[in-house]
Amino acid sequence: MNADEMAPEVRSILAAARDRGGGDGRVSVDPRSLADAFASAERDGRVPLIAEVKPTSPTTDGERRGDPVDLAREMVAGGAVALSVLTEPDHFGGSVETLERVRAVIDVPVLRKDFVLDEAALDVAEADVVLLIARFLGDDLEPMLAAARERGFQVLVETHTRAELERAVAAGAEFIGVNNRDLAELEVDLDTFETVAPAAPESVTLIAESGIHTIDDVRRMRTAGADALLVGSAIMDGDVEQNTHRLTHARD
Ligand SMILES: O=C(O)c1ccccc1NCC(=O)[C@H](O)[C@H](O)COP(=O)(O)O
Repeated sequence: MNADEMAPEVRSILAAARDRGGGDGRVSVDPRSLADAFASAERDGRVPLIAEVKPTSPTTDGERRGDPVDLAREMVAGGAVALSVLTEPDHFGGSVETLERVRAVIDVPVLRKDFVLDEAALDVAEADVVLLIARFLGDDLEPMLAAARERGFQVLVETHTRAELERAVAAGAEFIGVNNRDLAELEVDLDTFETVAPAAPESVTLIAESGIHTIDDVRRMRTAGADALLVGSAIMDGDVEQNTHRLTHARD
């Protein structure tokens, strides 16, 4: 995808990511299993859900107040089996410190949600799972997947089109997200998951991301083949524990 096809906010996010650079030294992670977390939710009759600590975003009005650690505890109390924590500081109000604080007190797997563009950026923080966005990595996806795994990370490869999903499968991704948010236009359409998911082989764990607000949305994504869901805004807006509970108990 060419830079001029992207929304200005996304161009700004990528420029900031390049400016931030990487970590000192190389991280080595002993990860909590995401697959086990999803399986335990299924056993308990809950929807496997990754709840996102997302203080703000380019498409959110204002900023969610409150200690992210308290919000993370409420998400787990509401039934989330994994958390996603934004570490992007300039557009999402995240930080590495938040990720570290949350991971220190919560025992579910934690995804580092950021715009990782090169190997050095993997070394900024330890997490159980790291996000790699197929659209931004192009031909670097496969070597970046290998570099992340060498450090011990589990990897969620995010896609938005069938072609990206096929590229993620060819690169050997086990966890593939289909983002309903188009990062070119920043528009959200749940049809995206329904269109892209059928191209995934059975062996892949598929995660529906973005735009999931209601019990009907959860059921719709599950019917379309989502093994798990990633939800930010709908959980962050209001009572976090109740919001999480509502979605994790929306069985199909
Ligand atoms: O959320 C945004 O506004 C956004 C803008 C530009 C690039 C990425 C963006 N979001 C990243 C995400 O993937 C979402 O935070 C995540 O899937 C949760 O989405 P939602 O449940 O719709 O908050």
